[in-house]
Amino acid sequence: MNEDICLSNVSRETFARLKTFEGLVAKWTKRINLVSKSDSAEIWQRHILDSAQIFDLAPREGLWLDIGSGGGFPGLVCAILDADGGRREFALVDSDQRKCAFLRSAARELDLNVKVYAERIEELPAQGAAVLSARALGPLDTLLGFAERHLDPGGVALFPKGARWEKEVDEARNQWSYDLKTTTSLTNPDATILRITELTRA
Ligand SMILES: C[S@@+](CC[C@H](N)C(=O)[O-])C[C@H]1O[C@@H](n2cnc3c(N)ncnc32)[C@H](O)[C@@H]1O
Repeated sequence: MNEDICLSNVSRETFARLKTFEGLVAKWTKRINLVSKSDSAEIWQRHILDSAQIFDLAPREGLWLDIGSGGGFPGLVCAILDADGGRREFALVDSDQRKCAFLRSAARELDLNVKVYAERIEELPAQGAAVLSARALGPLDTLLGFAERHLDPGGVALFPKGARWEKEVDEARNQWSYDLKTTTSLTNPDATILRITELTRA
């Protein structure tokens, strides 16, 4: 993929930070599997660019809560992009202590002001977020339960989803009512980013 599509507006400093982050993921993943072995040669394409493409779908201020962040996808990548003059706050949640140690270390090294919560999302007090994101964490109807609890009214949920996204959307409609905008992924034509607003129980 042409990386200019996702990163055409970023400063040289931000691009350099993304490259530093790529190196940190490659280094730590040998010990704690931040990305699968088959993906480790393609961290830039499969994880960093894939995460970066959701950045412009989010509102420009307020708290961005990323749940099940793992190696920082998409939350830490978006925090790096926001450091280029943005006004959002970032909070990353993961139940795995070792992944949180990585997220804290990367944030320190990259000089990013992000909070990291090492706990299950089910146990985190309501956050009043403007943006909630989650990638590869669970089915849409489960994610919408987290969004109901942690998003402000007027907030936006962003969920990158794979080829089965339409089935998940249909299933979630049994329990939830929401406005949906879809954007085909730039890194995988079978995948789609769901942008959800006006969430209520059906
Ligand atoms: C499949 S990984 C995806 C990681 C990252 N979002 C990505 O796209 O590469 C799922 C992550 O969610 C975390 N996780 C699973 N259940 C969770 C929960 N209930 N609360 C917080 N984190 C959770 C796991 O520790 C893991 O790091």
